[in-house]
Amino acid sequence: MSISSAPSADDSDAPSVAQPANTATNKAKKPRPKALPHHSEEIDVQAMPQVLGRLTRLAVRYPWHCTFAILAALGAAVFNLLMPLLLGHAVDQAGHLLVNAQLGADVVRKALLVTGSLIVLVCAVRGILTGLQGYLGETLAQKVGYDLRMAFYEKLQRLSFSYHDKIHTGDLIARGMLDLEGVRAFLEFGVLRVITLSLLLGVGSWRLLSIDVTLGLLALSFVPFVAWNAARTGLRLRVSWQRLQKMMSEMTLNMEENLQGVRVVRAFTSRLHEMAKFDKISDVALRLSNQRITERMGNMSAMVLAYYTSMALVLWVGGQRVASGALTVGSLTEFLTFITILQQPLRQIGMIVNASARATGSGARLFEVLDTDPEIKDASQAHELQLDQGLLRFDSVSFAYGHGPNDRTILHDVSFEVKKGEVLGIVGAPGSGKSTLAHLIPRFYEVSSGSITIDGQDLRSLKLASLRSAVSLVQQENFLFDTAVHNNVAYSEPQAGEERVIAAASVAQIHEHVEQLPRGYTTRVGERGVALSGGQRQRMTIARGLLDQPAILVLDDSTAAIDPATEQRVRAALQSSLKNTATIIIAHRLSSLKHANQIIVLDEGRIVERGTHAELAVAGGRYAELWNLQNRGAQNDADVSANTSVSGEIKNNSNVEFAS
Ligand SMILES: Nc1ncnc2c1ncn2[C@@H]1O[C@H](COP(=O)(O)OP(=O)(O)OP(=O)(O)O)[C@@H](O)[C@H]1O
Repeated sequence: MSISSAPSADDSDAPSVAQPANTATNKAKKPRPKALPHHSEEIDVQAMPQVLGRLTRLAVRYPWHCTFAILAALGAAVFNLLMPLLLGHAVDQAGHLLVNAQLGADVVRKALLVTGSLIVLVCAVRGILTGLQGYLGETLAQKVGYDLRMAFYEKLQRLSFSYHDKIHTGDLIARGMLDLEGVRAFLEFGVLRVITLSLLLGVGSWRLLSIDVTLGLLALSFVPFVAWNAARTGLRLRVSWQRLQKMMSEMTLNMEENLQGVRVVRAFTSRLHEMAKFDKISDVALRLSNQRITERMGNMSAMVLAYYTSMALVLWVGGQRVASGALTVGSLTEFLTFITILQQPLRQIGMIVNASARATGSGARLFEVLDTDPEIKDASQAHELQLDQGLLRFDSVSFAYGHGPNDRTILHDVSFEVKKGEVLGIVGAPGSGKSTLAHLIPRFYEVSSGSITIDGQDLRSLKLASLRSAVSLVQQENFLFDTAVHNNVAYSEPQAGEERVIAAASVAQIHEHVEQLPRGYTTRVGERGVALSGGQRQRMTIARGLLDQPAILVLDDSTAAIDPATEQRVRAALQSSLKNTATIIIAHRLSSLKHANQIIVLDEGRIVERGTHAELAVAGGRYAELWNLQNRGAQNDADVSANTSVSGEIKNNSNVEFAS
C-alpha cells in the first residue's frame, strides 16, 4: 500500500518482488557518500502543522477506527470527570446522614451503598474506555506505521542509483526504523491525549469556577506552571535525545565497521585503539543520558511541588470556607479530587510536545524520501523490448554522474556494437570507466548524451522491467544473500526448477563444489556468502546471471578471483551455452579476452584502441604493451612454480594489470 506515491504499473525502477531485475547485485561502486545529518538539533516549528497534518490525514484513512478511538477517549474523559462529582456527592451525603442521625442506620447504609456502587461502576466504565482508547490508539498507529513502512520500503526499491549515491545507507535505515517509530508514537499518544486533556481541562475548570471562583483559580493555579514546565522540558529532552541519537548512530556505525573489518582489526592487533575509539563515543552518550535523567527528575520534582502547593492552598482556603459554612466538605473533596485527576494528563504535556516535535522531524524525513521521484523510470509511452539480433549499440555515449558544471565527464563519445553470439572485451586502467559503462546497459544511470539501443530501440523508450530481464550484469562486488545456494542462483526467478539452477551452476563451474556442500543446493551461504571463497562467490554470481539465458550478459571483472584453469573452463562453457547472448567481458587479465570478437581499450573514459586480440597484441599500443608484460609475468610465475601445482582459487591475478 502506498502513501504518497503509489507505484504505477509503468514506473518501476528497481527489482520488485514480482519481477526482479536480472542483475547479480545492484550495488554500484561509488565514493562513500557523506552521511546526511539525520537528527537536526533544531525543532522545525514552522513545518509542524504541515507534517503533523499530513500524518493525521494518514490516520483518517481509517475513519471507523479513528471515530471509535476518539469516542473512547471522550468517553474516558467524561467518566473521569464524573469521579470528583460523585466523590463530592458521597462525602456530602455521608455528612448529611450523620447530621440527621434519626434517619436510621439502614437508610444511611443504603444511600452510601448506592453512591459507592455508582463510583465503582463509573470507575469500571472509565477503565474499560481507557483500555479501549489505548487499544484503538495503538492499533491505529500500528496500521499507519505499517502503511508508511511498506510505502518507504517500496520507494527504496525504486529510487535511482543516483539517489542512493547521495544518501548514506545508514541514514536511510534510520529513517525506515527510528523515524517510523517516532511517527507511530505521535499517532499513538499525541492526538488522543490532546483530546482527553482538552476535555478534562475545559469542563473541569468550568465546573470548579462555577462552584467558587477563588477556590477554582487556586485549584487550577498549578496548571499553567506544570503545562509550561512540561512543554519546556519536553522540548529540551527532545534536543538532548537528538544528540543522544546521533551518538547512538555513531556507535552503531563504529560497531558495524569494527565487525565488518574484524579480520583487519585482529591482524593489526588494533583492539586497544578500537576500544578507545568506541569508549570516546560511548562516554559522550553516557554523559548525555545522565543529563537527561537530571533534567527529567528536576522537572518531576518541580511539578510535584507545584501540584502539592495548589492542593495545600485549596485545603487552607477551602477549609476556612467549610468552617464558615460557605462550602460543603463534598465540594472541597471535589476540588481536591479534580486536582489529583488533572495532574497526570498535565504532566503528559511534556510527552505530547516531545512526541509532536519528534514526529515533525521524523515525518519530514520520511516524506522527503516518499516524495522523491525516481530519476530513472518508465517513460509514459514505454514499451516492451522486442528482441531480434540482440544488437547492443552504444552511439557516441558520454556520461557524468552529476549534472552540475563541476561534475567530471566519466565516459566520452563511446561507440561500439555487439550482437548475439558475439563477445566484446573491455579493458582499461582502474577508474577508466569500465564499470560505469556496464551500469549504463541496464539503465542504472541515464546517458548524458548519445544513445544506447538494443535492436534499434533506445533504452529510454523501454519498460525498465523488460530491459532488465534481458540484461544480466554480474558485478565486481559479488553480493550473495544469506540464504540457500539454490535461492541465490535462482534470485531472478525464485520458482526456477532444480534443473535450471544446476544447468547455470554447471556453466559457472560451481556445481561440483555445491554438491560437496553438507546440504548441497539447500546449504546456506552465510552473511554475504562468508562460507564460500572469493572465487566460489564469483562463480555463484555468474550462475545467478546465467539462469535466465539473458540476451545480454555483462561480466564486470567477475572472474578475477578465479584461477586461470577454472576460468578457462567457465569461458568454454559460456561459449557453448550462450549462442544467443551478446556477452561483454570486462577484465584486467587479458588472457580472459583472447577469444573475444572485438576488444576495446578505455583510457580516461575514451576508446583509444579497438580490434581483436590478435590485432591489438601486435599493434604496438597500450594493449600490446600490457599483453607483453602479463605474458612475461606469467612466464616468470611458471618458472618459479615449475613442478608445483597451483590449485584452488586465487584472490588476485598475479599478472600485471593496467596501471592507473
Ligand atoms: N557512483 C559514482 N558517483 C560518482 N563517481 C563515480 C561513481 N562510480 C564511479 N565513479 C567514478 O567514475 C570513475 C570511473 O569509475 P569506474 O568504476 O567506472 O572505473 P573502472 O574502470 O571500472 O575501475 P576498476 O577497474 O577499478 O573497476 C572513477 O573516477 C570513479 O571515481
